[in-house]
Amino acid sequence: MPKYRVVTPKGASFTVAGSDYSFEREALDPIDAEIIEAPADEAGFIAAAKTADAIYAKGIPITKTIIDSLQTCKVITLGSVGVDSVDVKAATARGIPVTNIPDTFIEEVADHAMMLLLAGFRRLVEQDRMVRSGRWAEGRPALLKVPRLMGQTLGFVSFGRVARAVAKRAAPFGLRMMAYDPFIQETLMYDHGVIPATLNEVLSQSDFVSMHAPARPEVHHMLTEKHFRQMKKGSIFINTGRGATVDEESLIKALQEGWIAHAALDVLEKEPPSHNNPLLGMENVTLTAHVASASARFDEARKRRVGYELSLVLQGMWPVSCVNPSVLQDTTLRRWQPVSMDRGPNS
Ligand SMILES: O=C(O)CC[C@@H](O)C(=O)O
Repeated sequence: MPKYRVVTPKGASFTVAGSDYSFEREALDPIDAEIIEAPADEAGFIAAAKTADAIYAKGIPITKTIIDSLQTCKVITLGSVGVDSVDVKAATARGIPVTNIPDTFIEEVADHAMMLLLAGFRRLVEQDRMVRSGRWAEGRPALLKVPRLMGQTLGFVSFGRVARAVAKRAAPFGLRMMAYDPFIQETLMYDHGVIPATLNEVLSQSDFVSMHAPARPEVHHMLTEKHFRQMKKGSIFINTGRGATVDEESLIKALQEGWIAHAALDVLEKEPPSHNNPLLGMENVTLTAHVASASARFDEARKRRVGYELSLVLQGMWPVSCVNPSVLQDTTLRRWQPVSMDRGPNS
């Protein structure tokens, strides 16, 4: 009989040991685990998960009700940076570590953010439509109104790993950069050629505002009407983080009434959006389908990383990336590496 039971909602893309189910990595023994695919409804999930040793949380919100029903769970793992699908507070109250994968798709998301910045700025979608619809001659006049990119200001709201990778890409374009992030040391900003600033300074001085606030309840609707009103008239808003960090109604109003020039968004408040979401019909909006992290290495890299975190905890060790590290102190898990206990939500 397998030693551990790992529960994952039906349809989560996991393949089981013997093929490419990656519960092993150098220095770790392969773990003897049974993978149980649970129904994705709350009651069905609880029935399967209550005596599980670990949960891979994908495709189902891991609510307080689910967490409170868990009797033997040692870890809840996530295959994303965002932890919005798990009630972390409830897990912390139960002493269950929650892990995420903040370092696996940084480069992909930063590429995507830079692409959205450039596409919005040089009106890529509009230009493409003009050429395809026989309006070749309209292309040049449209861009004659657009300033030169060099010397424009890029402002980051939150300066975590992805924002820092965007800063590395933006520097050679000659962008001036500033960032608001109360959890990140100013020296780290200076290291990236970025000036520390208040939120008001970032919003009111930037030609591009790149949103990177993490998916956490504390930053729900962090940007509201008041904030979009502070932004420059010609500015471009880019979001590759989470739609819920922005009050979308206010963003729509800002775009309709010309407080800002353009929004380039990979994430929306409701995904997929309903067909009557006004953003879908707006010319000054560039959209992608929450795909910033996707690349040919995505599935494999995610599986390996999730498996690694699960293996560590099930074999009695601290996980690498714990979003509620305070619980580790009270577990019997063995500390084997330096883990910062005071990291901010964007680290
Ligand atoms: O799971 C995905 O497909 C994307 C996850 C991404 O938004 C993240 O938070 O890492």
